[in-house]
Amino acid sequence: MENQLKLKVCGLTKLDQIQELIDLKADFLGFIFYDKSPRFVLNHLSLEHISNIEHSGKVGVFVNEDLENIIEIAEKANLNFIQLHGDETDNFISELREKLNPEIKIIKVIRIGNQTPDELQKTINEQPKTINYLLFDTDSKAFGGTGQTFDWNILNEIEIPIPYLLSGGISPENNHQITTINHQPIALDINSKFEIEPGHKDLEKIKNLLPLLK
Ligand SMILES: O=C(O)c1ccccc1NCC(=O)[C@H](O)[C@H](O)COP(=O)(O)O
Repeated sequence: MENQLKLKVCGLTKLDQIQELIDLKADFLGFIFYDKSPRFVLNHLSLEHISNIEHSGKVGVFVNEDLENIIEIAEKANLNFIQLHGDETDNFISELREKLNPEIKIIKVIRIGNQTPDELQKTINEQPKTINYLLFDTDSKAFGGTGQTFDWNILNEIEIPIPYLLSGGISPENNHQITTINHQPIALDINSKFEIEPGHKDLEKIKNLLPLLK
């Protein structure tokens, strides 16, 4: 179905779980290339492992990573999307866009803390035009994967000019509230609320979520 809410499962570390998620038709598979994360994928899988995964929605998540490293990892792991989850500047993003394989899409994360709607709007408006998607997540010192939600009502007070993914503490208990957002995300990004432990996903919980996305 064309307008179906898509699903991104982030923080994957296990090949058998990745294959199950592919069989379940997960749209995006998130791999975290941030060594301070408990889901740092290179502690579990090599770039070759990731490269060999046959899926067109492989997302590499980076936090203030060196530009050349991102490009090298993107090539070696055969990534389809780069998710910039740190404080990457406009210049950085523009340079990345110039040097990156043009087929790889860029997702810029905007971490939502105590900004006013006007401040958030300004941040959105200032993003380089070369990014393909936004992703809204909850702000934290860990950058992501905290299981904390932000107040989704703020999204009803701003204009979102490009497609976006919604993230931050999405759980079996709260996912139905997404219908209160006027401008719907293209995808939900789930992580710690669907885990047994960091990097080990609770596939039963994910299976139960899937019918709700239709
Ligand atoms: O998951 C992490 O450990 C992580 C660490 C640092 C930056 C990003 C990270 N995750 C990226 C994601 O896209 C998560 O899905 C997102 O932060 C939401 O996580 P959660 O609140 O646990 O659902």
